[in-house]
Amino acid sequence: MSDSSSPRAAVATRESGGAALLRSLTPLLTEWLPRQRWFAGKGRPVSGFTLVAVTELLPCTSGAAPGLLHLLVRAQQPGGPEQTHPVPADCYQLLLGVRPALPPPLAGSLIGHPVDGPLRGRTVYEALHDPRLAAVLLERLRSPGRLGPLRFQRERGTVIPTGLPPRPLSVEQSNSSVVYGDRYILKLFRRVSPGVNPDLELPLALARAGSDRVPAPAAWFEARPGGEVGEPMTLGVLQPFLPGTSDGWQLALRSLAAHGDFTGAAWALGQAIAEVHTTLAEALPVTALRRRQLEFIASGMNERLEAAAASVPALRPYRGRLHAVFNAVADLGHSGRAWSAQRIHGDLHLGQALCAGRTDRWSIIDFEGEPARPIAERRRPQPVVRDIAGILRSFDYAACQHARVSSGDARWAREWAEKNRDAYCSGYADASGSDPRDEDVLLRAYETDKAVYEVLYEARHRPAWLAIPMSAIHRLADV
Ligand SMILES: Nc1ncnc2c1ncn2[C@@H]1O[C@H](COP(=O)(O)OP(=O)(O)O)[C@@H](O)[C@H]1O
Ligand SMILES: O=P(O)(O)O[C@H]1O[C@H](CO)[C@@H](O[C@H]2O[C@H](CO)[C@@H](O)[C@H](O)[C@H]2O)[C@H](O)[C@H]1O
Repeated sequence: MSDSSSPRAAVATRESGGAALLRSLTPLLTEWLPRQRWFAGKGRPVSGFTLVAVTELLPCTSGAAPGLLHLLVRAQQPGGPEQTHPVPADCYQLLLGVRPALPPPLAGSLIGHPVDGPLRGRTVYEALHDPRLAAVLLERLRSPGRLGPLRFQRERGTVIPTGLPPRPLSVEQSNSSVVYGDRYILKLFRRVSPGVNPDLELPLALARAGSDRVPAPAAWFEARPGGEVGEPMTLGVLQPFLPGTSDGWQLALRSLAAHGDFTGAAWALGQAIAEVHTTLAEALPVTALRRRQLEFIASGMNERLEAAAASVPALRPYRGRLHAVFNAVADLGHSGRAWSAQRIHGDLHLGQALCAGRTDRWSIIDFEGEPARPIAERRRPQPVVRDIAGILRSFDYAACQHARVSSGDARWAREWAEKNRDAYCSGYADASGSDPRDEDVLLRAYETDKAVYEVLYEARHRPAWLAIPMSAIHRLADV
């Protein structure tokens, strides 16, 4: 692909064209965006948009051939946190197809019909559902180069075949993914911000260090809407697709339903996570956590608890005891010992571990961290115990979920969780040389912090599941 600074079509490149385009799309997007699973600003209406960048990946002519627009837009949502803290509105990546009319298989992908502006009379739709348009993205990624504010890069030595048929992934996601011929998967980040996304940075660092625990990024693209100044926004990462895999969550539920033994898999998962941590510590900076940093961690946990309790009344009776669990982390600072922090996964749960057939060989995905947190925060070194706690919570989740649907099995499911939590920690200790159970204060605090996060997550997204993290809160608060 050549460096393209010459205008391709009026829609995308002229300042006035961009403004008119956005004006005409605004009524459509205002209605469509909040309905998307990946829209992060749920519960607050969208009042309008500002344009960050628009790029024509395929020209939107008046002919029958589909056009492809890449948009970065900020969604204005009055009444949000920006009222008290002046933070910029969330920026979203949109890929819009443009055709005269939609063929029947694309009917469900309709966004709408602009009534004025450069696309007047045309049909605008979700481009990722259109194989012809999804194929364009793979072609761009195959050959590095620039197009307007977009920059496409390919990992050195990687050859990506052409013509792999695309299919959008249909699982519920925080982002959107397209699978190409079961060979590659392209993850497109939806809410984007300046700074390298850890879901590119960490798998790339691991793969370059020789780790085979992650699908190695083959190509990626980013935007520099402000030109060469400022940090790039990572927009998408292409990685090898691991065919025929199941994730740890599905496998854990299957094991529970079959009254099976999962301890071998849990042990191997502990080993896999330890290996990932060891490689990350070798490849990226490790810092010391002293008194001030431990206090900072504790105050972050306390603040998240207060914010969650403000939204979820069920948490309020536990506040005092949970604050005590977090304050114990600050107290560690008086011991004179230093703990260490390094880059970690940051949002680890059983759904982020994949294996094909053999449950002793795990691959780890989705290093994005908690998508709701700012990128700079997600890129900070943290104690590895945070990742350990994430998986421990997941074993508890699987057992509780199983007990919900097979109520006679509650006791057995609890024992299943205990055995697997232990096996997982033993596997981690075996591979890393340090047993996470020895860090009981930090481990309990991170498990509690995660349970608080889950309470908020379930209250917002799956109220029927709220009892699962609430039972952990009850246990961890030691009531
Ligand atoms: N390399 C891969 N190979 C096979 N399946 C994958 C791969 N990466 C992701 N997936 C599938 O896609 C789903 C969503 O990926 P993930 O990175 O977790 O996206 P999100 O952050 O949007 O939730 C995963 O749960 C998994 O089923
Ligand atoms: O989709 P993400 O990977 O960003 O994670 C979010 O959704 C997860 C649910 O899909 C949620 O995980 C919680 O539920 C899981 C079972 O569905 C369980 O295994 C996890 O332990 C539990 O935290 C995750 O918290 C949320 O960030």
